[in-house]
Amino acid sequence: MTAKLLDGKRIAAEIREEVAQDVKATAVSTGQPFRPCLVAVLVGEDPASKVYVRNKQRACEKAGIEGRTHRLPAESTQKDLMDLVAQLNEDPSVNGILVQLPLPKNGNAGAGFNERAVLDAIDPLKDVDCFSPVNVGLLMQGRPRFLPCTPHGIIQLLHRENISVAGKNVVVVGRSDIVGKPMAMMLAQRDGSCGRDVANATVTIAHSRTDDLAGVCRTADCLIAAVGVPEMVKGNMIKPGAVVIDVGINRVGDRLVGDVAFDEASEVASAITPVPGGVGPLTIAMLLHNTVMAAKLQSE
Ligand SMILES: NC(=O)C1=CN([C@@H]2O[C@H](COP(=O)(O)OP(=O)(O)OC[C@H]3O[C@@H](n4cnc5c(N)ncnc54)[C@H](OP(=O)(O)O)[C@@H]3O)[C@@H](O)[C@H]2O)C=CC1
Ligand SMILES: Nc1nc(=O)c2c([nH]1)NC[C@@H]1CN(c3ccc(C(=O)N[C@@H](CCC(=O)O)C(=O)O)cc3)C=[N+]21
Repeated sequence: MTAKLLDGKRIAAEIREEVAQDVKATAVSTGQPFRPCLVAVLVGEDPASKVYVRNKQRACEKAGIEGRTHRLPAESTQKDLMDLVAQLNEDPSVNGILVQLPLPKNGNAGAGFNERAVLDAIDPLKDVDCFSPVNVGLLMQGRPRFLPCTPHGIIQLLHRENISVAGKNVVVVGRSDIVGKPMAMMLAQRDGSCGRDVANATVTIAHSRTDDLAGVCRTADCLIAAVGVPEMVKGNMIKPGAVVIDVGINRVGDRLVGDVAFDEASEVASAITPVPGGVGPLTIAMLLHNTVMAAKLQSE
């Protein structure tokens, strides 16, 4: 079998166009200028974050959104970061705040950052990543305000490709707060958060302590890899005909590779996302979507 390529880049362009139209239409319907503003905070240098910042900036401009990036040196302190977040919370010209993760391990004068405290400090109405406790709680309860960008992008991809997971086994490898955990929750909801057919899955969450990871992965009708280990999901871990979603963004030399060994996986899967050109562009599209939503919420 040669898997169908799930073209995240194409679908992301479609969504970005919808967002751009929405921005224009909002200005017309309110009779006011409407230019949502997103601020990304980047502390130090993380390879995946750098890719994200660069692509996000371009996408913002095209959608009529103002994108700003605040760069802080890796040596910044917890207080520097908390002060910056407080300032962005207060600033009425800022609609969305995104603090790039991971924060550098050796930051805050070698003591490391308290990441939770930083994320908790972000105004929930500006929390376009959906990290704040209230937004995560609302998501968990099935009445979301913001949807987290990467899982939402994957839901949109499945929806627009007419791939239903209802009643199917989905295995999510990875349990991070940014991808794995919310992804699993959203797919297991009774009512789809966007597209009814992208819900009601039977979800398994796998991680570094999972016994027989390969065996667990082989039970998946839809396998979602969000691990951060280059090409760790091999062809023999995939059920023939499964749908494979590769979230990983790993830099290997000068190449960008996913968490799935793409060539061998393509021989077994029925459909697969490439890296680059898969989930990454969708994350950005949904970030723009959330920024527009944030600007509307704040003007209410
Ligand atoms: N395409 C996109 O838009 C995005 C891509 N990413 C990329 O996705 C990847 C994952 O990111 P993120 O979720 O933030 O990563 P984290 O490092 O926060 O989490 C990784 C998860 O994978 C698990 N894991 C690690 N090694 C193994 C292993 N050998 N076997 C099984 N499970 C393992 C960890 O388990 P444990 O909990 O036990 O430690 C953990 O739950 C990265 O490559 C990142 O760059 C991230 C966000 C958006
Ligand atoms: N608070 C926070 N939220 C995030 O959502 C977040 C984060 N921190 N830290 C870093 C990771 C990583 N991430 C990416 C998103 C898109 C691409 C992306 O656009 N990828 C293109 C790359 C193309 C290229 O330029 O080569 C693609 O896959 O096709 C990459 C990486 C979001 N993350």
